[in-house]
Order: sequence, then structure tokens, then C-alpha cells
Amino acid sequence: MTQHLVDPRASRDLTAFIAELPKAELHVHHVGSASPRIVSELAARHPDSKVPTDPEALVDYFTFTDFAHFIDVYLSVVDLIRTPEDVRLLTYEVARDLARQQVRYAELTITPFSSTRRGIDERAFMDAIEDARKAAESEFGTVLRWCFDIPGEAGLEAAEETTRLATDDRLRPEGLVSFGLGGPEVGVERPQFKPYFDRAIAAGLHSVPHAGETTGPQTVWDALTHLRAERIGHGTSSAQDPKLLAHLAEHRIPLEVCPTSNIATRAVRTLDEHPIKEFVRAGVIVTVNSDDPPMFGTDLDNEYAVAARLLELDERGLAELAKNAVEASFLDAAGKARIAGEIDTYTAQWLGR
Ligand SMILES: O=C(O)c1cccc(C(=O)CC[C@H]2O[C@@H](n3cnc4c(=O)[nH]cnc43)[C@H](O)[C@@H]2O)c1
Ligand SMILES: [Zn+2]
Repeated sequence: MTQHLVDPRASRDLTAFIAELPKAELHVHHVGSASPRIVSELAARHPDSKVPTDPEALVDYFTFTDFAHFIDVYLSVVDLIRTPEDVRLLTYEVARDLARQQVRYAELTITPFSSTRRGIDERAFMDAIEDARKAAESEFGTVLRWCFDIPGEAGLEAAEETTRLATDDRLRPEGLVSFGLGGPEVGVERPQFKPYFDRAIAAGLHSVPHAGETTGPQTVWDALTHLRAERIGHGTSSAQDPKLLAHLAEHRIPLEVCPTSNIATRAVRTLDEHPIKEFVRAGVIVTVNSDDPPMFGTDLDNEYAVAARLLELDERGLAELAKNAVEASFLDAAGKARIAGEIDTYTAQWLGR
């Protein structure tokens, strides 16, 4: 796990600017956002779990040898969430952490299959996330929306169940805006999920699969062609294919880039080797995101600090990056204009100090 919550190479001034900059977060996982305090509290409730109860010990526990190890650890935390009250608490606390970073809007990736297969009642699950969403909006001013993702490695049974939960009018939560595909990519071909994405898209959901995180650019092409992706989760390996970069730029398909995540899961060797700069150079719309922040020892502020260093951004550049996320979000036009206006006002005030 990365030890520094703020990239130590970011200047003090930029760090302060980022801390108060209004932001949107487009790629952040529900369970992967559980704070060390919540994880240890849940672990203490369930002594049969291998997850440490000491928040300090979580630093070691959240150090991953590779992507498969990360998923293993991730699922051990999923195992701790056993009741609708656990779901509500987790969701509400995630919103509190986002609000602390001036996140005005977040699309949270939730894997309902993982909870329902572990015995949480589907109706109670939906009520828990919706209850937390409404509380977060009124108490913290942070607007939450959901992306339900298929855990691809769990197979077509998981795809069917996720699609049902996302499209059944009696269950589908009000905050649901998009449909995703997560988990390992190796051996989990994107085209097999086409019928499920077709149904979700027909039901009005946006398509936002992970692709090109741990496999090559063909997975990104498959996500575009078969799953009609409107944004790509990670898309890291797109940098290996100039034609793909040109396609993403021409069709204005944003990438949800999560730099620290890619280092923590060892998908990319070092931050300096991260292809984010190549994406920008190719004209691809880049958004910066935190993925599973406490597991990767990061948060959204730190990802902006990392991006500022890698892309050599000043305050105006950071404000543009924040506006990319607003523009690439599934908020309505009025909501986008409101947050973009806040970013502009904040930046002008900061620069005019
Ligand atoms: O829940 C199960 O029982 C289950 C069974 C087999 C496989 C799975 C999964 O593969 C779950 C993957 C899980 O990981 C989430 N996630 C969090 N961060 C990332 C990421 O950076 N890249 C891909 N997936 C990620 C994802 O949302 C799934 O919930 C589960
Ligand atoms: Zn992710």
C-alpha cells in the first residue's frame, strides 16, 4: 500500500488548491472505498474472517503481489458485509469521505451480485444504498449515483443476476445510471457479456466496462464494439495501440484513469511509466479517479496531485481535469453546469488571492 496520502512531490500550494477544488469521481468501488476504521470494525464483528482488526495491520494486508492477490483480498472484505445495515453504513461513510475531499458528484461502482449471493436480501440491499444516497445528499451535499457491475470472473450466472437487479423496475434503484464489468480480465472475454449490456442499455443505462487494465488493447476494442462502452474503466493498455488512441479521441470516449491503483495492483511498474501523458498527447479525454482508495493508500486528492506531477499541470490545468470528469459524467446538463461553475469560481478566486 502507498504510504503517502499526498504525493510528496506536489507543491504545498497545489496540494492546498486540490484539497478545496470541487470535484467529480467517476471510478470508485463501493467495497473498495471502505475506510480502515470501517474495515476493522466489521472484521472485529466477524472473528471468522482473516481480515485484520487492527487498522495499522491493514497497511500490510493491503499490499498486493499482483492483480489476482488484490481480488482475493477484495473478496475477503466483501465477506465482511453481511447485513443491510453494514451496506448502509459503508455507503454513508464512503459519501462522508468523498464530501471531505469536496467531491460534489460520484458514480460509485457497486457489485450487487456479490452481496445477494452472500445472502443479503435484494430488496433490503437496494433500500440500504438508496437510504444512504439520500442521507449523503442532504447531509453532505454530495450527489451519489450507482454503476452496477458484473464480476466477470463469476461467469454468466453473475451477469444474468446483475442484469436482472439493474433492469427489474420493482428493484432498480433510483440512483442507478450505468452498467459495468469488473474483476480480472485475463480469460474473461468481453464479447460474451454483449447480451447483458444490450439489455441494460435498452433499459436506459450507460455502458462503462473496465477494459485494458490487466490485458491488452484488444479488450478495449471489444468493450467498444461489443459492449458499446461510453467510457472505459482504466483503458491503460490503449497506449499500446495508436489507432485505438485515435479512435478514443475522435469519438470522445473518456478514460477513467486510476494511476495509483495501477501501481498497487502491479498493472504498471512505476508512476513515471504510467501512460496518462500519452493519452493526453493523443487528444483522449482523461479523467482521474481513485478506484479503491484505502486499499491503495490513496484518495482522489492524491490522484489529482499525481496527475499534476505527471502532466505538469498548474491550477488551471487541474481545474480543466476536474471539469473533464464533470463533462464525462452522467449528470444532467444543469448539474454539470452547476459544478463546472463552482470549479471556475473557485479557481478564479484562488488565482486572484
Ligand atoms: O462475489 C463473488 O462471489 C465473486 C466471485 C468470483 C469473482 C468475483 C470478482 O471477480 C469480483 C471482482 C470485484 O472487484 C471489483 N474491483 C475493485 N477494483 C477493481 C479494479 O481495479 N478492477 C477490476 N475490478 C475491481 C469489482 O467491482 C468486483 O466487485 C466475485
Ligand atoms: Zn475499478
